[in-house]
Amino acid sequence: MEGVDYLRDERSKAQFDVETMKVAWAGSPEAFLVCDRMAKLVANDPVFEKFSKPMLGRKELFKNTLRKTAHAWKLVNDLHLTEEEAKWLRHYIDEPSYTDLQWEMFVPALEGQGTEEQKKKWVPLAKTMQIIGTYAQTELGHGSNVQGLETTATFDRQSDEFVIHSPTLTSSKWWPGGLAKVTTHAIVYARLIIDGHFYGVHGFIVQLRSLEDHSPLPGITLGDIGMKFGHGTYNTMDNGVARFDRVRIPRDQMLMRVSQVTKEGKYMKSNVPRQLGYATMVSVRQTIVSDASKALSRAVCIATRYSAIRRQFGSRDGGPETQVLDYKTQQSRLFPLVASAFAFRFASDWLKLLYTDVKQRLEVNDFSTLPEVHACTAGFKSLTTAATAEGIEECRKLCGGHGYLISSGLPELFAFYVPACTYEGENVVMLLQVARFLVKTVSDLGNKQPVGTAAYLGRASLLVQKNCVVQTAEDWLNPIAILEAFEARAARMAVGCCQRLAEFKSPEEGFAELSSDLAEASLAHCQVIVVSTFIRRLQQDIPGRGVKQALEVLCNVYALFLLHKHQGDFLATGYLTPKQASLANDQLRTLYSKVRPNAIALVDSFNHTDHYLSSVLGRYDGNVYPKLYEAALKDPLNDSDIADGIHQYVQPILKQKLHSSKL
Ligand SMILES: CCCCCCCCCCCCCCCCC/C=C/C(=O)SCCNC(=O)CCNC(=O)[C@H](O)C(C)(C)COP(=O)(O)OP(=O)(O)OC[C@H]1O[C@@H](n2cnc3c(N)ncnc32)[C@H](O)[C@@H]1OP(=O)(O)O
Ligand SMILES: Cc1cc2nc3c(=O)[nH]c(=O)nc-3n(C[C@H](O)[C@H](O)[C@H](O)COP(=O)(O)OP(=O)(O)OC[C@H]3O[C@@H](n4cnc5c(N)ncnc54)[C@H](O)[C@@H]3O)c2cc1C
Repeated sequence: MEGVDYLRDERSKAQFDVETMKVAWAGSPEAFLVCDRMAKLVANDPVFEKFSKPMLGRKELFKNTLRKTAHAWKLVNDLHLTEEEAKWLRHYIDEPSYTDLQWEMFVPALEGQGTEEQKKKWVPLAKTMQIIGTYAQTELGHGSNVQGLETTATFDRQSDEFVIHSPTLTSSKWWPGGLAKVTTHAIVYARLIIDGHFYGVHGFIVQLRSLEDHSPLPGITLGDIGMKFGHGTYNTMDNGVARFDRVRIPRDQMLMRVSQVTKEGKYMKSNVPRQLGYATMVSVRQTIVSDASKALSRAVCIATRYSAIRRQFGSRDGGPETQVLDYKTQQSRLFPLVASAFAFRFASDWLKLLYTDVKQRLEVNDFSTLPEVHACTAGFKSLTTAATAEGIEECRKLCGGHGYLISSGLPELFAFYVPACTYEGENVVMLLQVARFLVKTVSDLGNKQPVGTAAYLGRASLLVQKNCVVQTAEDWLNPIAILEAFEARAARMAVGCCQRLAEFKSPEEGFAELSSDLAEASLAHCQVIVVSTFIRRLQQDIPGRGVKQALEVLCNVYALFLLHKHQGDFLATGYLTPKQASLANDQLRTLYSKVRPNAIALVDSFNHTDHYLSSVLGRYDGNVYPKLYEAALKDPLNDSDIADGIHQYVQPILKQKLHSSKL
């Protein structure tokens, strides 16, 4: 039956105003309107249809994405969309494409690492898509270790040029999105060599293809690195390989904000730290945190709606069976993920403010907050992408067998999402960056009072002595008790690591030996910030009937779920007693009952269209079974009763005459 809302009863149970919650999720009424308009624009445009994607071969997938991207660019121009609107448009089109690299990395690299003159020349060309660029840093032999890159850029004083060269197989650029077939330019990261001396890794603007006929320029070999995990998701993107055979570029195509090379071949360092060469990665890591909340919200929306429709067991008299959403086990796996989606959303809003602040500071050469921002973006990137990838897979399992079908939307979402744990800084490598920051902060406590996100470490001597005062499950609803527990655990882990580091011959040896513990301490530190950001968000004015109360429940679910998951840490560091940990778990169960009536309304607040979800299980109307059946019938194998190959390969087996003794 069309038009019936199978989730109507569930929606009527909501204890808060969904429309206001939509605004809280989006961040502001203006942000909500932009997202809503772009989501509908995409959903209502047949060019952006995605149902057929899983059936397409590699070449068709790629071409299909080129077609959609061209249509999107036309819309951007015809409708005079702002950069913000265009970004949401790309988001809702929901297909990795070369434009992700153009807008998220190529343009930011030019803007962040170019001189005023370079920006004036290159940024307008990129922003009007007269050139299309990518970020070519990773090589076959090195990704994480940027200083280990092998591509060389040798200065030739005679011609006033750099010679870009790939001296070994392992120096081949490997992975950059759009590189294989589309991009005309790249920021190529290479070791600078002047008069035989190495001056570290720098970015160079290199033209790859002719702007006339798109063929690779002389000396440049380009290709695709092959099919990737999953089918229809990241294979829409032409991640590529590039090799350079002594390719010459003018001197003024080295990005020269951080350091310059003069006509005479003199290397000049400006007064900005070399880490500014890594600024593009900081910018994208911040975007990736915001994407985590979107991807997780999408998975939990599907799993929650389906869990309200799906019924198993519980009926003894022929009445309706139990909705699987009513099982405590289902709730204990699902509701913390709903809460995490909100936690990551608010954490990313806060991170955006922090990033905007550092960007403004960098423009006036104030680098004081860069280490903290680097640690936060790296740590949050690691925490949120790992939790989101695990969360999407958990949502697939929460949907039982149907979750394994492509039509559930979950396998493709997982395949698309999981590389986020690797790209833009492998997650463990990123936690070790946070660890460097923590070790420095703790080691410096005698001389310097930490500020910002590390301020709590200034109370480390108190936090390592104090014990938790919680006596009842109710006490665990107190944000002060929650926050102190997270701070005490993180401070004890960081201080413990630093004490053990002192026992080694050298800090490097100790850091290497204790790296697993340091990574865990870093995660604990990042969790302090995410939990405290959620708590602080609730201290702001949040309008709308029941909205604040519903968010308070989620905040407590998020924190107590983490406490339960990591109770080993909380107990081992001695801040909590087993009794207090058990009381936290009792409170968590009670909180799940408070989430239950709001579950569907909470996931409705994400305002996801059916097009964006592309899931028969997560449909807004809950009309799951007929649509599952319909989707199955569309599979190419159902085109005919007798499939290709049956007569050729199956019938001969069926018709063979074998004596039973031969079996
Ligand atoms: C369904 C489809 C939907 C589509 C939707 C579309 C929506 C649109 C949105 C899309 C947005 C996302 C786009 C994503 C596209 C993904 C494409 C991927 C691109 C890439 O992966 S690019 C390559 C990224 N590579 C990396 O990240 C490499 C990681 N490695 C490093 O960062 C570094 O090498 C290092 C940090 C690990 C080590 O650095 P180094 O060798 O210099 O060594 P040290 O450890 O000694 O560091 C020295 C000091 O510098 C500090 N530091 C390091 N990094 C930074 C930094 N970035 N900023 C500031 N400071 C930094 C260290 O902490 C050290 O400091 P200390 O004081 O000495 O301790
Ligand atoms: C889908 C996708 C898109 C990408 N797009 C781009 C792009 O557009 N441009 C680009 O330049 N790159 C791109 N990349 C490359 C990406 O940035 C790198 O793969 C990433 O930075 C990880 O580096 P790696 O592959 O060298 O991993 P490795 O560093 O080799 O990691 C392998 C293992 O070693 C461990 N490890 C490494 N170093 C340490 C250490 N110091 N201590 C402890 N453990 C360590 C890691 O934790 C991991 O378990 C992309 C990658 C993917 C998957």
